[in-house]
Amino acid sequence: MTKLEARGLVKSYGPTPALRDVTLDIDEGEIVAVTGPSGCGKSTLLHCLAGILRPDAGEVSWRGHRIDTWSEAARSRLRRTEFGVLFQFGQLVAELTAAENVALPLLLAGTGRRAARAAACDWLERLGVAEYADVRPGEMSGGQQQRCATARALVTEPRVLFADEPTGALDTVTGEQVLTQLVRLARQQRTAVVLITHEPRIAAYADREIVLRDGAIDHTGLGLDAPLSGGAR
Ligand SMILES: Nc1ncnc2c1ncn2[C@@H]1O[C@H](COP(=O)(O)OP(=O)(O)OP(=O)(O)O)[C@@H](O)[C@H]1O
Repeated sequence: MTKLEARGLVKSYGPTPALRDVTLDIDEGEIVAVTGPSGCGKSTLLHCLAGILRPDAGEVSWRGHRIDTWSEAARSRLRRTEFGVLFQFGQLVAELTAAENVALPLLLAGTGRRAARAAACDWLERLGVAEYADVRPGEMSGGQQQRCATARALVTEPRVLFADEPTGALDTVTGEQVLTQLVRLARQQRTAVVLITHEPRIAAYADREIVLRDGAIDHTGLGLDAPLSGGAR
């Protein structure tokens, strides 16, 4: 079933066009890589799909409801519940421990402290950083921080995760390890992922690759036969 739909998205920043008429659908549980040269509109597209930015023209619908017309508060609520976001620098709260960071979205959603802490520790374990539960981000490596940020992005079990070059600041080997974990865990719980990346190797983990050029879809293709694609296509 199609869950997230974009129709004719157009977005400019003053005189600079960023998106010109982008139409796409993301299915439930689908892992989609968005690639293309610097400045082609990848982040703008992701921000429009996630309800962070409003397009100048066109529509974004989630489960049949148009969301680009929603208030900022309603779109922000959606990003705390059914949507999740993950950026290049995990944006962990420096004053909080890893477990407190991961528990935060659950606490904001009304989960009790004990249950939130238990879920946070479980997710840190799944990402292989359980031993850092009581450590603050400043005492963790970049890779450990991004694993923690990935745990925080997935702990609410979002239906769609928007990830903007989540491993772009890591070395190639660490980046690929974090990304394979992200994709494996997303597949386990059928979280769809919209993943921006510059790395063709990383795009290969996706079910589908959407290549943008000058604010429009240049072409789409299937991800290469990646080990984690699990024969989904
Ligand atoms: N806040 C902004 N103000 C003005 N222009 C912007 C802004 N954000 C993006 N742009 C411009 O819009 C176009 C698309 O930018 P966008 O960040 O979406 O591309 P991108 O493909 O994600 O780039 P990169 O791979 O370098 O991150 C570019 O020409 C960029 O310079």
